[in-house]
Amino acid sequence: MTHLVIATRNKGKMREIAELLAGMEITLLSPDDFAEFPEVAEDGETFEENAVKKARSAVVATGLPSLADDSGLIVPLLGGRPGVFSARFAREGASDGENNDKLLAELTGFPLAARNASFCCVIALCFPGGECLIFRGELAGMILDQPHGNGGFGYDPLFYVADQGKTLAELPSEVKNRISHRGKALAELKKYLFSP
Ligand SMILES: O=c1nc[nH]c2c1ncn2[C@H]1C[C@H](O)[C@@H](COP(=O)(O)OP(=O)(O)OP(=O)(O)O)O1
Ligand SMILES: [Mg+2]
Repeated sequence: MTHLVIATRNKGKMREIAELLAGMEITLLSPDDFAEFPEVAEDGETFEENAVKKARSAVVATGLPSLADDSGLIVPLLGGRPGVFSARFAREGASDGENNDKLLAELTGFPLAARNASFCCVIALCFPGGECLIFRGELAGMILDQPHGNGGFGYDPLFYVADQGKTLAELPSEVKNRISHRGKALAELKKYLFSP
C-alpha cells in the first residue's frame, strides 16, 4: 500500500489521523485531492456500519485503499446518546459549539460524579478487492459543566480525563493522540499492518 485515502471532511480528525500515521511511508490523500468525492448518508445504527459505509464509498470513488473514522460520545446518563448522532446532536450540520451547548443543557443539574462518558472511535480500512478491516478504541472521562481549553475539536473542551487532570482540549496533541480513542484504534491498525 503506497497511497491511502482518509475519507473524512472533519479537519480535526484529519490532523490527528495524519499525526498518528506519520512515519508509515504511505502517502495520505484527502477528499480535497479528488475532483469529486462522495457525500455519504451516515444512517447506520452503529459506528462500524457508518465507518464501513464511508470507507467503501471512498474505495468505489477513488479505486484506492481507504480509511474512514466514525466516532462519537456516549453518555450513560443520556441513555448512551449522542452516540452515532454526535455530529448532529443539536441539529443537522451543527457546529461543535452548538453540540457542546446542547450537551451542557441536557446535563444541567446533574453532579459531576454522575457525568461519566466515553469516546468511541471505529476505524474501517477497506480495499479495492472488497475486504475491510475494523479497529476500535475507547476513552473514559467525565463531562464538565463548562468548557476548558482551546485544543482538539468537537466535544474536547468538555471531556475531562481524570488521569491527566485536564480536558482533552487542554492537552498537547501528542498526549491526546497517545491516550485517545482514535490513537488506540490506529495503534491497533498499525500493529496489524506491521506485525510480521
Ligand atoms: O476526539 C474527539 N474529540 C472530540 N469530539 C470528537 C472526537 N471524536 C469524535 N468526536 C465527535 C465530533 C463529532 O461531533 C462526532 C463524530 O462524528 P463523525 O460522523 O464520526 O465525524 P464527522 O461528521 O465530523 O466527519 P466525517 O464523518 O466526515 O469523518 O463525534
Ligand atoms: Mg460524519
